[in-house]
Amino acid sequence: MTYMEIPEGWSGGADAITRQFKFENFSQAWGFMTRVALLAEAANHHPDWRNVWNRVDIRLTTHDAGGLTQKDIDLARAIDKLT
Ligand SMILES: C[C@H](O)[C@H](O)[C@H]1CNC2=NC(N)=NC(=O)C2=N1
Repeated sequence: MTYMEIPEGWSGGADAITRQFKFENFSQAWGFMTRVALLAEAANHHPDWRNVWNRVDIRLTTHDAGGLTQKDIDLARAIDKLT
């Protein structure tokens, strides 16, 4: 496993990285999820995620590789640019 720098604000390690996002309300959270979904489709790399009202918990891992890859790091950075 080559060393991959975990982006600021994300937690985790070789298996996956996670981050919690909080918004004003559900509508804001849902708008964020819509934009993440478009990024994910464009990258063909999709999050494991959960939404409860104004909170979105995102876990990134590469299922095909059984762990963390650069695709996860790249998607995390792209997601952070949305906030
Ligand atoms: C065939 C395979 O499902 C696709 O190549 C993509 C879809 N989105 C994906 N998303 C994630 N997180 N990991 C994958 O391995 C993955 N594979």
